[in-house]
Amino acid sequence: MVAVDTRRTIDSDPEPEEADTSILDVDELQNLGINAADIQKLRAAGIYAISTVLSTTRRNLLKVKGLSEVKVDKIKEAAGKLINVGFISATEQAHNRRRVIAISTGSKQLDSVLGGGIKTMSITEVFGEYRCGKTQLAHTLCVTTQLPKDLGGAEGKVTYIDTEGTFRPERLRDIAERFGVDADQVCDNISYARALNSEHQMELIEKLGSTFADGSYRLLIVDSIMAQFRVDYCGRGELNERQQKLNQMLGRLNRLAEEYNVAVFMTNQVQSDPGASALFAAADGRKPVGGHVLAHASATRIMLRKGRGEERVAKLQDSPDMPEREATYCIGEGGIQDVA
Ligand SMILES: Nc1ncnc2c1ncn2[C@@H]1O[C@H](COP(=O)(O)OP(=O)(O)OP(=O)(O)O)[C@@H](O)[C@H]1O
Repeated sequence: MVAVDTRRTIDSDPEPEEADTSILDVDELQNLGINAADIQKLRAAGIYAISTVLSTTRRNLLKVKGLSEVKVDKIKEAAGKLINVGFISATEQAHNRRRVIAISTGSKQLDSVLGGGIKTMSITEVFGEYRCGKTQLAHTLCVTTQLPKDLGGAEGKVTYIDTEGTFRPERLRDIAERFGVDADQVCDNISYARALNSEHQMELIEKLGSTFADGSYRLLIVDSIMAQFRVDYCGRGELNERQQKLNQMLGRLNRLAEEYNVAVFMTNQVQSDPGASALFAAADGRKPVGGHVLAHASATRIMLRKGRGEERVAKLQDSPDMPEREATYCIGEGGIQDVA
């Protein structure tokens, strides 16, 4: 068991140099001549950060109630003065990427395959058959994200979007005990929502700009990304529309990850498809649902399956910076852990 001094979790004041000060609030636009009423309109539309102003197309900004073409141009111009979105040197980009934090999965072997754990600023997807530990991994990350950085944490809060009704706060208590942290504090630092359908899921995600604006969140869980879409869109006739909506949601998730230095962790189901493309299918012919849209949105894809006895196997299938490798882990009272 890892002993953690609870005074070092995020309830205590973080060291000043540890705080993520990179999030620029839309209020900064006031210094560049944008009036408070127009800034309020941006907020009402879920745009809280300068980086969101820049990542939102002019076309979509024009949909914000009360913003004319002239105003949108002025806002874009002002935002462009605050953050450089043009070319920078690779050295500067390397500096930007130093903000990325790897959050421990609870298993050292799995962390090592992932290059330290689940990374902030991008989307990680785990998929696999039932009972292989996707939801247990999500619960374990809820706790490890709150740990001090030198113990594999990110000293941050967590948002959990539950689409299947499988979130269990009592599991968090067991996991908190394993890591020696205060369970009440752990639960207080998690904001939870049950997504009732795919539209509601999108609404919840669209509101996250205001939640993340203070820079204290480091993990967003969506368990599972596809469940509601599979219910709401049936048959081939609705597939195009489903994929379009899914693409929009994933685009939003990707921007949230980058703009607020948050790790987006989503679980996914598998379906049998003997004719599946070798690129996406597991060895047994099962493949994650969501098609190419999902495959391209996830920077890191991990396939989970059952191994010998109680062992589970995680295979890194896609990663921008790590080779394809496997790790074994198991599920215990205290969450995901190494095989003894
Ligand atoms: N307290 C616990 N101690 C040990 N193992 C547990 C505990 N709670 C759940 N498990 C194990 O976790 C597994 C279920 O994992 P999980 O719910 O993460 O699966 P999943 O991959 O999300 O599956 P599904 O697709 O059905 O949601 C089961 O094997 C269960 O026995």
